[in-house]
Amino acid sequence: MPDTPQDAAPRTGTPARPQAGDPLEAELAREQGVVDTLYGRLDELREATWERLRAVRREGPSGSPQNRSERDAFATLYEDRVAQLRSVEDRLVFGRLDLADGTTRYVGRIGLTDPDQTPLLTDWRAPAAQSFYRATAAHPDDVARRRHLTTRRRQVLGIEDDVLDLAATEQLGLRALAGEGALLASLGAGRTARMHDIVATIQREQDEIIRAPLAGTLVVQGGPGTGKTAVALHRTAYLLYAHRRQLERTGVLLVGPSRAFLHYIDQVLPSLGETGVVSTTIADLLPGVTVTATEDAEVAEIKGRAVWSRILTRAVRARERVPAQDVRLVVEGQELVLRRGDVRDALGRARRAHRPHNEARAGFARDVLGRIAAQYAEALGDPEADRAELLDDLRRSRDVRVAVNLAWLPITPARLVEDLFTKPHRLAEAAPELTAEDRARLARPAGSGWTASDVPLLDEAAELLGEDDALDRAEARERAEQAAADLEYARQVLESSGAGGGLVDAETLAGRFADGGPVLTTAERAAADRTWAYGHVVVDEAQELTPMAWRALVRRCPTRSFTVVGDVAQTTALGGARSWAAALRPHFRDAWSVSELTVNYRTPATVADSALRFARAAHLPVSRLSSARDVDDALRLVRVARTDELAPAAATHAVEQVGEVVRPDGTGRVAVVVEPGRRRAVTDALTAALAGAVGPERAGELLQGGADARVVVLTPVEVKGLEFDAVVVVEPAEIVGDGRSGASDLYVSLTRPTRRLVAVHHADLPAGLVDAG
Ligand SMILES: Nc1ncnc2c1ncn2[C@@H]1O[C@H](COP(=O)(O)OP(=O)(O)OP(=O)(O)O)[C@@H](O)[C@H]1O
Repeated sequence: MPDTPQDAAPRTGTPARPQAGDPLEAELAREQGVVDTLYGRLDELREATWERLRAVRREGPSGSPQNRSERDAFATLYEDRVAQLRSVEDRLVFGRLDLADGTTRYVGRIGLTDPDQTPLLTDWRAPAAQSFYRATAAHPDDVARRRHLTTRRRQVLGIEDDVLDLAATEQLGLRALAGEGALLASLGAGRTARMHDIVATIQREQDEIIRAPLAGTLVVQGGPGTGKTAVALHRTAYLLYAHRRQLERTGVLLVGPSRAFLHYIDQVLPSLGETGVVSTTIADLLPGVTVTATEDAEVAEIKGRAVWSRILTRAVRARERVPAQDVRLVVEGQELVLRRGDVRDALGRARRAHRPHNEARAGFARDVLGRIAAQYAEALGDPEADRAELLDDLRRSRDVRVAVNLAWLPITPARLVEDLFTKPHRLAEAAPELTAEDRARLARPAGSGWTASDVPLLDEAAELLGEDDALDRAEARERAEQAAADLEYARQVLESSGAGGGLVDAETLAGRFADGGPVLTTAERAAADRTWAYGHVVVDEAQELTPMAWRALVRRCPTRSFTVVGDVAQTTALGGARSWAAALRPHFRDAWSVSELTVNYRTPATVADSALRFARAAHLPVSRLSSARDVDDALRLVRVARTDELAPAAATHAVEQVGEVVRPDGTGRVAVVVEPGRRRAVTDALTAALAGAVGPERAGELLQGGADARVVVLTPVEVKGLEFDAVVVVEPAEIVGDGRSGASDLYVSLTRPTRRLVAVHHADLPAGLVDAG
């Protein structure tokens, strides 16, 4: 068992089985009274907030623009509050502290006070709740007794006490009751397709990370199942609570490895009362860019290398060039020359301004046009000619436009990056660091669609290129057209409805259409803005990030206030990290610190120990790991005589696990993990075996729902970060394969179950993967 405070605390008391006249029953009744009061107060607040929201909405769409925007802001505020009060329904209160001075404090999801502002419930994130997570018998922190309350649908079901200061507890006349163990009960519970919060049972080493200061970069390294994801999410909620003013304006960005993973965790923050966090994957980082294509791991690795910042800089420079010879120009019948020396000077001057390419172009063009204008005036024989007119002539001249563009071409990030992959000469010119073989791997036909690893390159390109005036102008044009359309629409409304009665004109009405949109929250504005600077960034499965992805993230939080969560032994991306120092130094120098999580709360000890032995034998950089619990018969190794028996055997075992773990209450999930090449065969075998066991209809129900299904067949990459009650791993040796990330793939796969792992194999098992006995 782990040496965590709640387990280390001495327990006294009676077993938690209520009987008539039982002290537990009396305590349950007493706590039920408190819980009823708290829910009653919650209901009152909900009703009051609803009433305010209704009142604001009743005001309707009239009033001055300022009134309207204030009203919208209030409506958003009340809507958020209603959503928050609704989201804390489940397990509103889960703890109680009896302090040595005789006072009592209840701990829950949010803070509640009565109408006189007397505290009823302490928010778990408040300093006053900290000892609920941190106090130990050795350091009771003024706590006599800590009590966990288990509730379901507003009903108190169980009580479990830790006596931290025996003398104080006795002196206060408090009784101590021993329950099943809140932590163990929650670890053994059946899993659903969504991650749950751990707010009632956060352990000390986790709490220290959750409440660490906002500033700086904190790396949380921990083996599989140590609660890194849970901690990252609870830390996000904590930071939003403790630094609300600052983070409300700047926002928090949460980066996960895949959409499936974000889906898996997407209920945790709302259940903690927080909804304003932008969550994304690297692939979805750029507004307006949609990833539609996939690529080999090897190609992704090449594109993730840090050298791309130099390659892209060079690619941009290639669009700023001195012509091979002087260029002849004809303007209004006059022969002029764009001299190489003039272009070189203007280029040098524009570059010295250190502005992005597209933004610096205006200065360059002005400089060049100025030089040609002087020549033009001379050619006209009129040194006194009006300069503005001369410049106008030059701007209208096609020759001049072409010559200036050739020297300094405005370009979009998409075009710059696409050209590198579709025009080999462009890549060869920009990327001498890459071998010819690597460059050949990157080549692709035009219009192939963006891949995930293109996104950091597009982001870097956008940074180097800056805003394109031409694009801005196009946008302004669009806005003007929209305004005209609004005006036209408003005229029609006035005409057809006879509304306005002369009191409102079409322009005013059009203005209302234009600014009548919803008030955007910080999160919405941030998500739509590539250059938004977030107040904090949380990165999960951070070991997968390539150097280019890191650059994109650091740009989004220049203050480098980061929580970086991951495990360098579970890295599956070829361009990912095997050491935090190597991954982070280029971006954070030495301004980061590491905290370790060492207790595995997911996988039974027998399975975790086997997985660890395998990982060590495969020389993965594993960190310390002990397991919070073990489960009988947690590991099964099943050898089949022939390769073609793998799929049917896996299916049989998966069906058996379904029978054991899938429950009518909606909990219990089974995953079969296979190499992509075996997915089809295993899925077919499983579908048939399940239909044979439970009938086709029930089998269909169990298998449907994509990633949310009760029974799924997934690849090692897809199971990353997820967990299931039972996992069947098919042919472990094949998962290890001979690729560079195979050992990590298997380590990830072996550490997904909360109750049982079945390894079905024909080939010998990889070294270390044996039953610990
Ligand atoms: N203090 C806790 N109380 C209850 N459950 C916990 C606690 N800490 C972690 N868990 C549970 O352990 C499981 C693993 O947690 P989590 O997914 O956060 O681990 P992880 O370190 O991110 O794992 P991996 O690296 O394997 O993806 C989850 O079911 C989580 O709810």
